[in-house]
Amino acid sequence: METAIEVRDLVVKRGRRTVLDGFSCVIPRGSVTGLLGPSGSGKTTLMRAIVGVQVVASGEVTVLGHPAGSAPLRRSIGYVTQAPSVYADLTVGENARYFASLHRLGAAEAEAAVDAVGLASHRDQLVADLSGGQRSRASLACAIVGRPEVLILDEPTVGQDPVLRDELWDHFRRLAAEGATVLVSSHVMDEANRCDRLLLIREGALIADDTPAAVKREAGTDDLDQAFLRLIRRQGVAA
Ligand SMILES: Nc1ncnc2c1ncn2[C@@H]1O[C@H](COP(=O)(O)OP(=O)(O)OP(=O)(O)O)[C@@H](O)[C@H]1O
Repeated sequence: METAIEVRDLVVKRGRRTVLDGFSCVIPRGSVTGLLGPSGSGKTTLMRAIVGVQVVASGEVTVLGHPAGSAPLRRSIGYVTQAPSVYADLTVGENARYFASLHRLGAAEAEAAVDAVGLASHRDQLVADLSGGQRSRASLACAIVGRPEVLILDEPTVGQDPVLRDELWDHFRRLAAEGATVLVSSHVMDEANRCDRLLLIREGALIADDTPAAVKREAGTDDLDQAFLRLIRRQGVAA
């Protein structure tokens, strides 16, 4: 297993709170890894540290062999935040073409990215006029257009209907099959089942790092929702 992302003894403080407290994990290349945990457990903070936009107190984050946030990684990482980051006064197609141009790619790649997120029929619509779910997909199109080796997606399927969610997950799986490393945070357990590996965080600490099957086995249930509740409660008792 080749490592794409390594986080070692990471400590992050935000305000007065220690959000991640000695967090370590390894994320394999060419995989889809699900990042799960209660609201406020530190998922976005971990993603920000991996992308290199989070001030860290101590520890190390290495991505594709380089320190997180370093110059060689700028074109290799795609990051989709919870708040869509696209230009509201441009159309979906113009946004995708703009982001494609940053990677020295052309209209064909931009078009393919828009198609991949199911926005082909909205290509010429201004982002300002899109629904919330469509706007997130426009943001996703701009992140995938450069074919990044590492794709960090913060709850990319929120607000999407089940058919679209399914198609987006097919797309994530396809990207991983082609060699990309995809880290996805989610609250939806049927999505967690589609990951190669799961990282479960509670209060800034890692409480599970395994395949969905192994997590279920460890918790003694076939239901991933139940498995997480059990592991979280078990850890809560032990803490
Ligand atoms: N700028 C900030 N200043 C102070 N505390 C912050 C800041 N941003 C986040 N936090 C705190 O850090 C903790 C972790 O936040 P984070 O956004 O990483 O959680 P999360 O697991 O992504 O949550 P959610 O699932 O709700 O998006 C929370 O307690 C949050 O209140």
